[in-house]
Amino acid sequence: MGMAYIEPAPIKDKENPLESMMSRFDAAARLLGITEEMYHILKVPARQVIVGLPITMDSGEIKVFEGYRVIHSNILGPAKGGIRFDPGVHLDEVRALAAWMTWKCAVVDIPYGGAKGGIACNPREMSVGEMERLMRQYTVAMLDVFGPDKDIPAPDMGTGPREMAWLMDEYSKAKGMTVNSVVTGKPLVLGGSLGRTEATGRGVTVAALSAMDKLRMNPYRTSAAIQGFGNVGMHAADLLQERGVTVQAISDISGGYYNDRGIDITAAMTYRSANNGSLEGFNGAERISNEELLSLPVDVLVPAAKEDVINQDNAASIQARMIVEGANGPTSASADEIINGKGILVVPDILANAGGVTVSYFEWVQNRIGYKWNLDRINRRADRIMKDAFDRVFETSKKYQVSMRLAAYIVAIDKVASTYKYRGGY
Ligand SMILES: NC(=O)C1=CN([C@@H]2O[C@H](COP(=O)(O)OP(=O)(O)OC[C@H]3O[C@@H](n4cnc5c(N)ncnc54)[C@H](O)[C@@H]3O)[C@@H](O)[C@H]2O)C=CC1
Ligand SMILES: O=C(O)CCC(=O)C(=O)O
Repeated sequence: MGMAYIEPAPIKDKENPLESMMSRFDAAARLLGITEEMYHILKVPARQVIVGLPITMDSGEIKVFEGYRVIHSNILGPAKGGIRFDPGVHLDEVRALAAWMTWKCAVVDIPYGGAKGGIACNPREMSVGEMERLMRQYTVAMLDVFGPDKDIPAPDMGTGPREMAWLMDEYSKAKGMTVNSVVTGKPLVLGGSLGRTEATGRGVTVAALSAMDKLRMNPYRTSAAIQGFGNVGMHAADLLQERGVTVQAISDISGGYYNDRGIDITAAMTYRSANNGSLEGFNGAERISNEELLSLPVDVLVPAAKEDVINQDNAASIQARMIVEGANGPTSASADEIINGKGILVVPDILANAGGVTVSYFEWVQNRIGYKWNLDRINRRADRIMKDAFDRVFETSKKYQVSMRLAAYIVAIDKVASTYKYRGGY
């Protein structure tokens, strides 16, 4: 018995993150043997909102930006997921990112569904005032979408605590009271959680160390290359180095930086914050391209920038023994077979970068009980959740004889499908 659904035509990029997400979803759904009805229930987003946002720029000109929010699922609980500001944002990307949030929350077993938002804009070319007007306008447009029990946004590429503060303020003004639990990743003074800023990079580190343990690799004799030196990549680099790993290469949009004796990550972080968030001009390292970084002879590769950077054109040149995905969707489905064929262990995005949403969940819990946990409690609980999730996915990969990526989808789909059956409704 099938269910009809007319699929909107996907944008035909060379690599489309929605197609990458769906091809893994299809493979895991087949292995699990879910029904066709359940397949469509899990596949079709619950809600997709597109808004036009007219903003007065500093020049006086009015520019209209397109904003998106996709709620993929609210089966496990209120929808959760970040907001991205990037010129490349489009509906298919947001749909893929929203579905990845559903699978991610299920993998780490936290009571949220999945959502994602984005605005096609270039934060590097906008003033603070323009960014603020855009974020506030987006919040107003999404007043009936967001809510502490409905859909709870957070930071993603191009956004951070400052943007979350504007969102919280605008939402609170509209409701006539302070509602800090409507968004996570806020500044500490507004009810943000200790540990949230570093949480995703910390989770990447826990995932990497767990994988090293399985491959009997000693962190003190291990090298790493990290693509992207923003919130995720920078903290992953810092914490991996703290645990003994030699971080030989880092990069951002300005290019790559390589030093075979190891880059001083503290110095790179200090440089970046004094240089408007960019590594441009950082010395103490040789300049390389972002493409060269991916094929360095390191043990661990951490893509922590954006989607599809590892694809069928460059997968064969990767020399790392393991890839720990800090970014969402950094490996396109077209590269999976090549990577698996080379015997590279991939700790997939929906597991490896789940530390961020885990501490976002802690932030939401703290806001709702009106209490603040200390950093030690947060880190211990988040590390435990990450380690348990890693072990669950690793065991599933052994049981089904599949990659960690497919195993993570199997864990997630099984969890969401069985929860749906308990709730009933079809
Ligand atoms: N912030 C968070 O808590 C979480 C973020 N993620 C994912 O991690 C990735 C990075 O996010 P954030 O660190 O938050 O963003 P961010 O905006 O803080 O940093 C992004 C970094 O990537 C660099 N970058 C952009 N394009 C690049 C390219 N083509 N080559 C090399 N570097 C490039 C930027 O210069 C910047 O250093 C995204 O895929 C995001 O969805 C996943 C889970 C949680
Ligand atoms: O912290 C959150 O709620 C979501 C973070 C996010 O967007 C992600 O994990 O990709």
